[in-house]
Amino acid sequence: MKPYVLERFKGITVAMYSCYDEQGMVSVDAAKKLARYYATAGVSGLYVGGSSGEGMLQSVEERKSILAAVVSEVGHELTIIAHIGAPSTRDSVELAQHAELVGAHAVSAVPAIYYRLSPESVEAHWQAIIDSTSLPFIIYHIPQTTGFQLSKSLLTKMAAQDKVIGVKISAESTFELQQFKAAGGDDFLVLNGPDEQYLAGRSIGADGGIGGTYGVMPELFMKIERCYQEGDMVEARKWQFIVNELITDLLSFPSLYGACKAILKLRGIDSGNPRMPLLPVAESDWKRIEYLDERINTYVAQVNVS
Ligand SMILES: CC(=O)N[C@H](C=O)[C@@H](O)[C@H](O)[C@H](O)CO
Ligand SMILES: CC(=O)C(=O)O
Repeated sequence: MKPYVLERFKGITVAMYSCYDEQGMVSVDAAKKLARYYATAGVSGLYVGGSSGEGMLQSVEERKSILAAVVSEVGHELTIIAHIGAPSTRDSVELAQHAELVGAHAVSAVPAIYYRLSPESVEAHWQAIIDSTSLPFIIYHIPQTTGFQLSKSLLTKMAAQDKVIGVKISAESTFELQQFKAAGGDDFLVLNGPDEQYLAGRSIGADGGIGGTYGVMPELFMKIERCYQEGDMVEARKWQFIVNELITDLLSFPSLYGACKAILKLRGIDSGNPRMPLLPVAESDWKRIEYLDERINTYVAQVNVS
């Protein structure tokens, strides 16, 4: 058995978006406001500094300041997972130690990026991070962006350690997800990545999910989760289909995160534009964003009365 309470990492964990001011500098105020919005919505946790959080586009100091702000605002209410993946092991270790210092509940990392790495390198990278703190560690498997294919044998080896409590799997194969679950065992968490397959992931063994589109419609993912827990697969599927239409629209913009941040801006939460090379929503696309936000709000209202 893992020496940690795993329950808190289950459920709906929002991959938080980046937070910048008008000048494009990281904004602690915006981060607190956004974190508060999710606490009020009632999600289980926040994943800070991942793909959605643009951690890879920020300096070590910027990443530290955002994480500290989020933990201080909602760390007593929500589970905070700090994504501390970076191109170098050195930076990841520094970020992991900072995450422990400020009170995050777990750290998580992709393989080091840019270089084509051997499994031995990735293992050593993760191990250095794991050994640098007493926090639990969640592997982040996202081969679409990192290019690294995590094998079942490396996963099994990592999962055997007490501190390695789970994997967030963003690969689209639910078979791979199931295989990771089987390899890790009952006390190893498998967290669903592809939001379009939340229900499929849950059905085949995922314990919860961490997603980049949850942040504009957490209520709808919580609804799918509730339906699933109640055993109402018909209703769960209905909501997954609704969500998938919305995600399809979100993905039609030049940057998913630009679109998500724009939607939140309409709701009074200004987290600025995404950082280049991620593109903001173009002037000519704002009408489409407004329409999408209206549709989401209509569905959320339906969930709230049901
Ligand atoms: C590849 C990728 O970034 N996956 C994200 C996290 O796992 C998802 O949350 C997607 O953003 C989402 O499923 C939309 O395609
Ligand atoms: C999308 C996601 O889960 C992330 O921000 O890393």
